[in-house]
Amino acid sequence: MNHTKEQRVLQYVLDNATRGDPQSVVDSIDNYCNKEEWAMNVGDQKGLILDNIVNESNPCVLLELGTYCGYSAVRIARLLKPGAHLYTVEFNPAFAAVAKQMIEFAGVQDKVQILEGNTQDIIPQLKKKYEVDTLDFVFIDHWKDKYLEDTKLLEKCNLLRKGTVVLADNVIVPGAPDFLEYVRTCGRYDCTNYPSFLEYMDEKDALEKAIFRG
Ligand SMILES: Oc1cc(-c2ccc(F)cc2)cc2nccnc12
Ligand SMILES: [Mg+2]
Repeated sequence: MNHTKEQRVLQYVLDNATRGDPQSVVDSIDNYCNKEEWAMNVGDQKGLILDNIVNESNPCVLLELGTYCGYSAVRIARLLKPGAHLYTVEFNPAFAAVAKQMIEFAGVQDKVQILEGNTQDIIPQLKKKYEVDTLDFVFIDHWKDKYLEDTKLLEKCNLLRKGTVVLADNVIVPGAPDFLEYVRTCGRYDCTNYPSFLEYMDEKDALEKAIFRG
């Protein structure tokens, strides 16, 4: 049954983590991906930076672009206050199916909603179909060539407000140079770079925080 890497990651969590304990799910995924198979989770080093930025922004309505196995959705949801809600968009049905089980096992399903489909189609639906007013926090962690167009689409759909935190993974590896250039020079964001390392590797990577000026 566990024919894909993502299914093997999930099975390891089901066998080793504690149901309803999101920290144990995060730790189990990191253990597996450090020891057995590399996978493109944000990981523990960049994850600690993500934790700090989520905690300091105290968000209520969040959007994640790129769910994958649900590692960062569980990692973020474990920090959210009662009533806060994370929408996470995943294009790949097989990834979404694994993430759904991961999120439910962690016990954060009431805080997280997986939206299956293309970000270009889903972002314009957030206001009317999902009753989102504006977003407090956006974590961008999908395909690097979509970072810029999706950021511009979030602006166009009036989903960003003064102070919205846009946090992007992988701005060094694989890299999103057009996104970085845009947020750092367009005049509408206050940017901070957080140097770190590629998940489970010694290669340098970084997160970029871009706070919308409104
Ligand atoms: O965190 C990540 C790392 C990589 C990645 C792949 C292959 C490498 F060699 C290096 C890095 C791809 C990613 N795609 C989507 C979302 N996150 C990703
Ligand atoms: Mg990533």
